Amino acid sequence: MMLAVDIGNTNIVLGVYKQRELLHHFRLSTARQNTVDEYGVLIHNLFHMADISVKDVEGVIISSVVPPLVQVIVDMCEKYIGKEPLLVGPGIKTGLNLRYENPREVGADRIVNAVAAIEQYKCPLVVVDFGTATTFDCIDADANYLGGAIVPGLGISTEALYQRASKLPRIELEKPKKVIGRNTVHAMQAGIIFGYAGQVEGIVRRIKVEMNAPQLKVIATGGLASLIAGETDCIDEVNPMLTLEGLRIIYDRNK
Ligand SMILES: Nc1ncnc2c1ncn2[C@@H]1O[C@H](COP(=O)(O)OP(=O)(O)O)[C@@H](O)[C@H]1O
Ligand SMILES: CC(C)(COP(=O)(O)O)[C@@H](O)C(=O)NCCC(=O)O
Ligand SMILES: [K+]
Repeated sequence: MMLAVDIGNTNIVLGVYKQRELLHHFRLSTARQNTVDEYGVLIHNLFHMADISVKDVEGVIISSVVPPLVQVIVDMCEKYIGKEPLLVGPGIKTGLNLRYENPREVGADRIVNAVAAIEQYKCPLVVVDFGTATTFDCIDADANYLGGAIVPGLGISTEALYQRASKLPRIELEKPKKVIGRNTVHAMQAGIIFGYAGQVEGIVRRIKVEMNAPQLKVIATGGLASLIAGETDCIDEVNPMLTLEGLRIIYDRNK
């Protein structure tokens, strides 16, 4: 079995693969203060509850956009799984042509998403990853990664509104029945859900013009993708496991 680990700024998503089959996937909080042993306990418990053994893990690959946690998770893999993980970053074979000005600057999750999208869909493509930030990752007809846009994510946007506006409460990220909110919570939900859908549509529209690719396919992923995908017809498909798939593909390219 192979363990794929996607360390995002809000969640750490883990996938257990047997060849190309995703056997299990788990979602943990990204807790920057957690120790090697705390994550080790979590992993062992998750494996135990899934009735699988860390002894059957032949390899591990990690994608991270949270530098403070990378060493913790690497050390956890060595101490509790007995494997030195592959790290998505400079020096690893991804097979991706990066057209970013400084390729080392691109978030590993964006690279991993692009690798998976190119493997599964016809280029040109845009991947929209709804996480802590929402990223738009543009891939041209020749499968070159061009870059894209980075937007404050849904969760942190509503949290910022709660933190900075005295009278506004924390809200559930849920679609309200109407865009005209008749109370504070519904007004805030209308703003974030329908506003975000409009923002996605506006950015995708501009990308299609800039890439001169009106037929460009739009793939959504990330924890919050399903929330928005239902509110706009500019998203062609939601693929929640895209990042894990990209990690599996890159792992296989480096075995
Ligand atoms: N199945 C789900 N339904 C609704 N929200 C989800 C789901 N899975 C994850 N989330 C939410 O998605 C957010 C994290 O998304 P994710 O893409 O993992 O972010 P990041 O990669 O930035 O850590 C969290 O707010 C989490 O609560
Ligand atoms: C934009 C991101 C924070 C998104 O990460 P996430 O929302 O998954 O935590 C991450 O891709 C990142 O740190 N990127 C580095 C800057 C760049 O891609 O240009
Ligand atoms: K992500």
